[in-house]
Amino acid sequence: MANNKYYHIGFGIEDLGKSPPTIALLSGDPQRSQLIAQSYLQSVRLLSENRGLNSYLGILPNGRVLLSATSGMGAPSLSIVVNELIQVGIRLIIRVGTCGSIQEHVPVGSIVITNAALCRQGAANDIAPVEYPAAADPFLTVALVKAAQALKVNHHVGITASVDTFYEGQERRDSAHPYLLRSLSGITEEYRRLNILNYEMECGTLFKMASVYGFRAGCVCGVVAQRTVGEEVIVEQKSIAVDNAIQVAVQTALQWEEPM
Ligand SMILES: O=P(O)(O)O[C@H]1O[C@H](CO)[C@@H](O)[C@H]1O
Ligand SMILES: O=c1cc[nH]c(=O)[nH]1
Repeated sequence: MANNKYYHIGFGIEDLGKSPPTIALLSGDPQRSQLIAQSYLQSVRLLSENRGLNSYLGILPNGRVLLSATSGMGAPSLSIVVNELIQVGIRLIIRVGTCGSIQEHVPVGSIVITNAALCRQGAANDIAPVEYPAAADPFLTVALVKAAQALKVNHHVGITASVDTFYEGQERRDSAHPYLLRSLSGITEEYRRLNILNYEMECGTLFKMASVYGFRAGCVCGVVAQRTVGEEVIVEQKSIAVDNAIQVAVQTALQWEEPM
């Protein structure tokens, strides 16, 4: 730590004011972190833009202080950011992400609330054994579902495949190199039959860190690709999916009460 600021996130406890936040919304994309801060928070303060890991401090309409932070893409980057967020006092993290659906009944524009992850991530193995469960906090997951119900957002609850790569690991052939390892060829169909809902790239490691380090974690992702139809991201519907995920996460943060 230099100047009381953590090396990667670029801020420290002293930057968080007299009522420091304990809840963070964590987006992969810095533009999403900014959008959350600008659209839903008052008295917003930019804490850092170090390495594109933008963090904003602001206040929700009920007076609760909230951090809107950026994980970057993939579990190694997320693990660094989360580690430092816990050190500055964050105790509850909602990942607000995007994902690709692998089930016909989970359309683009809807959201997936993850209750557990199939964690195929190297970074997670530095935190706990591979067999260690990657489970979301059950209370936070119920709170996310209730928020989605109240907002009438089309939502799906289930298992997410959280993997290290967007192309190879998610069985994309429209890629720099069409050859896929035999172990990955057909993996999406296998996951579909295992009732896995979607692919993304961070929540498995987040959940393992939460159970090991002792904080609450949940995940809500907007669906931006439908892998039963094609490999591409449907950019025209991305903002609907992202807005749905953000609204559900913000509402959850707003109404969150620690269970007795
Ligand atoms: O939109 P974000 O939160 O970055 O999430 C998803 O998008 C990225 C890949 O396009 C990965 O980080 C994946 O998990
Ligand atoms: O298909 C997708 C879309 C977003 N993010 C992913 O990881 N996969």
